[in-house]
Order: sequence, then structure tokens, then C-alpha cells
Amino acid sequence: MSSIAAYYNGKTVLITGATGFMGKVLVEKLLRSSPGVKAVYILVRPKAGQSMQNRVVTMVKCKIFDRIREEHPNFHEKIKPINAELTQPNLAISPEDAQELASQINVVFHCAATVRFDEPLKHALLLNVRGTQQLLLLARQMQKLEAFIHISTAYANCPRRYIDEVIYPTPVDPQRLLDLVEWMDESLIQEITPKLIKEWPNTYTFTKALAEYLIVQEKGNLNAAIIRPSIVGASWHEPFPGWIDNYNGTSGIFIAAGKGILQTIKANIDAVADIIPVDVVINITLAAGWYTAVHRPKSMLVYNCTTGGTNPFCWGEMEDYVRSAFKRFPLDQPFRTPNAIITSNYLIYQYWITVRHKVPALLYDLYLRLTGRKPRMMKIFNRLHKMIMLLEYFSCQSWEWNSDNLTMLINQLSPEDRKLFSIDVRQLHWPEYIENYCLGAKKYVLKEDLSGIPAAKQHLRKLRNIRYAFNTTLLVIIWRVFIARSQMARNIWYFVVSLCYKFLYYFKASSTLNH
Ligand SMILES: CCCCCCCCCCCCCCCC(=O)SCCNC(=O)CCNC(=O)[C@H](O)C(C)(C)COP(=O)(O)OP(=O)(O)OC[C@H]1O[C@@H](n2cnc3c(N)ncnc32)[C@H](O)[C@@H]1OP(=O)(O)O
Ligand SMILES: NC(=O)C1=CN([C@@H]2O[C@H](COP(=O)(O)OP(=O)(O)OC[C@H]3O[C@@H](n4cnc5c(N)ncnc54)[C@H](OP(=O)(O)O)[C@@H]3O)[C@@H](O)[C@H]2O)C=CC1
Repeated sequence: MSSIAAYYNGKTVLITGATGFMGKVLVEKLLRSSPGVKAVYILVRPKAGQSMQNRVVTMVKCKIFDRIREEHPNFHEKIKPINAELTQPNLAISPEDAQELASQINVVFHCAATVRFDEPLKHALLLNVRGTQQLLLLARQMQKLEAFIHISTAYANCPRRYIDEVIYPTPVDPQRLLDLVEWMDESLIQEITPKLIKEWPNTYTFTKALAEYLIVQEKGNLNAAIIRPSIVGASWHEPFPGWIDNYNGTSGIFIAAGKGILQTIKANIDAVADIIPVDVVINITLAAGWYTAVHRPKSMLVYNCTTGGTNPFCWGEMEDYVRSAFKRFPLDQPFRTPNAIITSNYLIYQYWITVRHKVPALLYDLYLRLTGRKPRMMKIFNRLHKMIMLLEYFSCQSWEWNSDNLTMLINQLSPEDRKLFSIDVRQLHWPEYIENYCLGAKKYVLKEDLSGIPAAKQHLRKLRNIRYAFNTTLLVIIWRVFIARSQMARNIWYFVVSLCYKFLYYFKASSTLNH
């Protein structure tokens, strides 16, 4: 039997962020691969008027659990939700629940975080740094704890070009920053944020770096490890190919491109698109949990989980794969034909933004106004441009990550484990993966039915004909205006027309002769 699966059987596991994108994949894989796991505690907060219990009921009904529902219909009985809010002191966990966790938990997986790039610094610090600090405090009270696994990001140290599997010191002590935001006025924090985060592009990556450093400072003798995935994409194989449930990272860009809204994006065609499938990240996480608990490495291990070093591919190739994926599986009712152009040149980008985004948006909004509807296209484009601007830092540069610890982990796996917890991305075939990714975005994010594909293709043909007609009309108008003003243009025009006439005459004459 697989050593990893066997290890988790009989264990009690705590997962934070279980309702999130990666958390759900983790819960599913853990329960499916180790059906003997004793219990999976998850920290959940009430949200958007939904109680914690209702949220868990909704979560287990999610499509991602379809496979395990078939294999182990009572899987949900192992899931034990605990009411918690990570930004609050003691994680807002009741003393009774804290007591239960302290006496039961064997392994902690800490996934919860805010992943928004525009998160105000105070909130990002309270959740990503103080939340981690409070969880460490709780973990240190857990009598049976064997491993504490923290999910960070490969971009936590993005101001560096080469990133080793070590914890780098941060420009400011995490605790001092936490103390500062405790008393400082929010507007003042907003104002000094660029000075505090220094070379980091956003509060997300900055606070993830602080959290890593804080773990080194405050883990005591906890047996901990850190997982650093790059851009987490749809699943490769498990529980089924192409599973994705949000608009983060590349997913939102793919969807916007598929809907024909995004027609240009700022990215370097030669920069590495370091996407790693979510199921690979979760397999690495479970394998690292097993290795940390069983082998108890002397120092805390950091695992850089990236694809650029072993199976690189770049944004330029991605452009083609995404286009051809949406040609085969078009999204319903696209605004325009999916045909996104990538450029890293500022002027060219501004030109494309004007011609391919703003002008069509203005025309469409004008049409909506004239037909008595509320204009909305310009608003959508403004949000899209903000998103592109926030992603630009990652799409225009490449990084190099050392992955010796990951290679070591792969070498530690038995043949059985390698099959059940596949983490080797060298076999990943990018065109096929991207096609499944785009199809997954259609099925699981947009919840579009595949039976609508013929109608979507028909719609695309209609859009193409409209484009041809529009371009031809525009050309004729421009040419007519030009002809009216220039003798030379008129001469060229008469020359072309007479040439066409002669050609037609010759063609007609030769076909008459043939008969
Ligand atoms: C073909 C060429 C490829 C080239 C391609 C290059 C890409 C280069 C990627 C690099 C990627 C780096 C990734 C670093 C690796 C980590 O570690 S990052 C972890 C992942 N984190 C992220 O990606 C977060 C980035 N996103 C954000 O920070 C925020 O979403 C933004 C961009 C600031 C936007 O904020 P916002 O305008 O307030 O919008 P947001 O609240 O997100 O969404 C509002 C609504 O719009 C919906 N929505 C959002 N996006 C969309 C969309 N695209 N379509 C439709 N609806 C959408 C949401 O679902 C939401 O709906 P409701 O929930 O309200 O019903
Ligand atoms: N997605 C990616 O591309 C990458 C992600 N990562 C890391 O992976 C981890 C998981 O990311 P991902 O699954 O994508 O993120 P999601 O945004 O999908 O999930 C975040 C999770 O954290 C929970 N959470 C947020 N705020 C709180 C709070 N105040 N109290 C309790 N729980 C809270 C959310 O719960 P709720 O449902 O209540 O909001 C949700 O379960 C993060 O640590 C992230 O930094 C690293 C690299 C890339």
C-alpha cells in the first residue's frame, strides 16, 4: 500500500481555508486516498449571511466531491467544522473547540489566506500574518501534533530573481508591523503602504513573506514545512481534468479571453508561464505532510513547487493554446471572437487597448443607451484593465526557483506513492492541459452546458461576418474620404479599378472561349 495513504489512516487532520479553491482539493484527495483517516477538522467562518453549518453543507455538495461521493458516499461524516475567524484573537475559536483541537490533531495544513493583490495592508497582515501566528500558538498546544504544513507562495520572495528553498529575512520584523497596524489609522496605513512593502508588488506577496519569516521565529520545536506553489491552475488529472472554481490568476484571464472581452494583455511572450496544476500542489502538500511527520527533518524544509525549471513553457505559447482551445470549445455568447494579443511594449499595448477595448466598449455602450438599456461595457473594461495592471508584474518577468527539496521528496516516494500522489510535472503536456483548463473554466466556473457548443460556434461565425462587413465598410469610407482629398489617391484608385475591370474582362473572355 502507499506509505502516504497509510500514514494518514487513523490520523486527525486540521485544515484551514478548506472552503477555498485549494482547500477543497486537499479535503477531497485526503478523504479519497486515505478513507481510514479518523477526522478532518476544518476552520470555517460564517459568510455572506450563511452560517458555518450551511456553508459546509454547500461545500460538500460541490462538483469536486462527485468522485468521492461515488467511491465513499459517507465521506462527509469525517468532516468536522469548527467556527473560526482567522483575523480575530485566538482565531475566535471557542475554548471548548480549542481544547478539542489541542487534544486531537496530528497534522495541520494551513491554507487560509487572502490572495487578493489589492487587499488593504492591515487586513492582509491580520489574516496572513497574525492568523498564522495565532494558529502556530494553537498548534504548539497540540499534544499529538506530528506536522505543521504552511502553504505560502513561490512569489513570496518575488523581489529576488533566483529563489532558493530557504526563508529569507524580511525588511521589517513581522511583529513590529503587527503592533503598528494595531493602533495606526487605516487611511494612514494606506498612505504609507508603498513605503512599507518596498520592492514587493502587492500586499499579498509581502504578507506571505512575513508569514514565512514569522514561522521561523515562532514555531518553537514544531515539526513544520512550507509549500510554495507558483501560479496554481486547474487540475491536471484529479479528481477530474480541468477542475477550477474561481477567477484568480490565469483563470480570469482565460475566461475574459474566451468571452472575447480581453483582446490584448500586457505580458512578455518569452517569459515563463509558471503554472502548476492544483492536484500536483495538493499531492506535494500531502507528501510533505507525510515526510515531515515520519522523517522529522532536522531543519524546516521549504518546497518550491514550480514548473518552469522542469517543464518550461512561455506566455507566447499560451496565447496560441488558449485561442485554439476556445475555437474548439467556445464559451456561450462571446462579445467578440477570442483573439487575445500579447505584448510587453507599452505603446503597442496602449494602442491595442484603445482600438480593441475602449472603442468597441464605447460603441457597445452607445448601442445599449440607444436601445434604452444601462451601459456596462466600459465598466467591465475598467475592471479588466485594473486586473491586467495587477498581474503585469508576474506576466512580464521570469523567475528561477531551486527545487532540490522537491526532487528529494520525489525520490523518497515509493512506486505506489508516485502513482497515487503524482507530483512529477515533466509528463505534463501543455496544449492538452490548457485545453482542459479552458474547458474546465467553461464547465465549472461559468457552469455552461456543453450542448450549447454548436450554438456558440454559430454565434462566432455571425461575429466573424459582422467583423468582415464592418471592416470592409470602414475601409471603403476611409478610402472615399482619402480619394476626395488627394489626386494621387484618385489616380491609384482608377488604376486599381481599371486593373480589376481588365482582369474580369479577360476572365469572362477566356471562360467563353473554353465553352
Ligand atoms: C491568453 C493570454 C494569457 C496571458 C495571461 C497572463 C496572466 C498572468 C497571470 C499571473 C498570475 C500571477 C499569480 C501569482 C501567484 C499567486 O500566488 S496569486 C494567488 C492568486 N491571486 C490572484 O490571482 C488574485 C488576483 N485578483 C485580485 O486581486 C482581484 O480579483 C482584482 C484583480 C483586484 C479584482 O478585484 P475586483 O475588481 O474587486 O473584482 P473581484 O472582487 O475579484 O470580483 C468581482 C466579481 O467579478 C467576478 N469576476 C472576476 N474576474 C472575472 C472575469 N475575468 N470574468 C468574469 N467575472 C469575473 C468575480 O467572480 C466576482 O463575482 P461576485 O463574487 O461578486 O459574484
Ligand atoms: N491560487 C493560487 O494561485 C495560489 C495560492 N497560494 C496559496 O494557497 C493558499 C490557498 O489559496 P486559494 O485556495 O487559491 O485561496 P482561496 O481564496 O480560494 O481560499 C482562501 C481560503 O481562506 C479562507 N479565509 C479567508 N479569510 C478567512 C478568515 N478571515 N477566517 C477564516 N478563513 C478565511 C477562505 O474562507 P472563506 O470561504 O470563508 O472565504 C478560503 O477557505 C493560500 O495560502 C495562498 O496564498 C499560493 C500560490 C498560488
